[in-house]
Amino acid sequence: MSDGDAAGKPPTILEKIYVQRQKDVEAAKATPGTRPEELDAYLKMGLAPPLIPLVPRLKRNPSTATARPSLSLMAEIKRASPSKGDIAPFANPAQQALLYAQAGASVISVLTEPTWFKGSLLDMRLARQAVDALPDRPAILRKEFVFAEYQIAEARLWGADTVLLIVAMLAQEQLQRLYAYAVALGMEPLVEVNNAREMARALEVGAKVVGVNNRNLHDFSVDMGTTSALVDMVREKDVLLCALSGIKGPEDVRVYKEQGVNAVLVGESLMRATDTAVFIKKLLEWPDV
Ligand SMILES: O=C(O)c1ccccc1NCC(=O)[C@H](O)[C@H](O)COP(=O)(O)O
Repeated sequence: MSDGDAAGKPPTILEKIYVQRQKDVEAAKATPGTRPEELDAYLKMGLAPPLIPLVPRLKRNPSTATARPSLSLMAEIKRASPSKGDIAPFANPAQQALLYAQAGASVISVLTEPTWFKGSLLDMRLARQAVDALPDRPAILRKEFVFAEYQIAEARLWGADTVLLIVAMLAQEQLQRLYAYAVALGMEPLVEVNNAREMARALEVGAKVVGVNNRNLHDFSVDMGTTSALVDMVREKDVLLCALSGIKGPEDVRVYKEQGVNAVLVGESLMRATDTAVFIKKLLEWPDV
């Protein structure tokens, strides 16, 4: 990925984040204690905490025991964003994770990018610790702008069960390599796409969990039809389809349920909800948990 166009086009937000994250990763790699060979050694010593497999966990939600069709929730911890600025800058990730888990979330997504999202690996670690002892705990997703194996090793050591891979940020060879590395560490990635071409690339690497981002990362506009337009590409396939971004109410979710979407990823609406558990139950139209 470049940091903008040579012809003078301003860099997109994704390009800006990528450039900053490259600097951050270089600094972490050069820091004694977190050099790549040290992370490798910790992984080889078996120091990463136990993980749970994403696919079966994502298939379970409070409605799956009933006969009603349902979809699962990936609940996001999001302090701030490039499009909205501050959302909940002083949120407590451990308390938030516990609320999400008790309300029936299958996955807790934690933004770990510090500059635009005000997140951190500590947020993710605390979210994991808060739910660790629960029966059938949610899977923990490292929501990050991943371009290097190093970030995946970090994710695993800090307690993630899965990582995000954004197709638009990666060349196909890079996507294939990072996907294989995550799987080798036991983590099935969430592969994010925004159009049919990117969906074809995700399917080519063998992604089993694909998220369609309804948010255009160039102008931040949200089109809820982005996910609906790609449903047919996975209909007969062994792929779980997730709708990402812009989900605000039960009417959004109902449409996706009818179309056969398997999960929704929700950030801002959950972070702003006054009663998170009530909001989730209404959003997903789940029975009592
Ligand atoms: O949220 C943004 O403004 C954003 C901008 C640029 C890159 C990524 C961005 N968000 C990351 C996400 O994927 C969302 O946090 C996630 O899908 C939840 O979206 P929402 O429910 O609309 O908060």
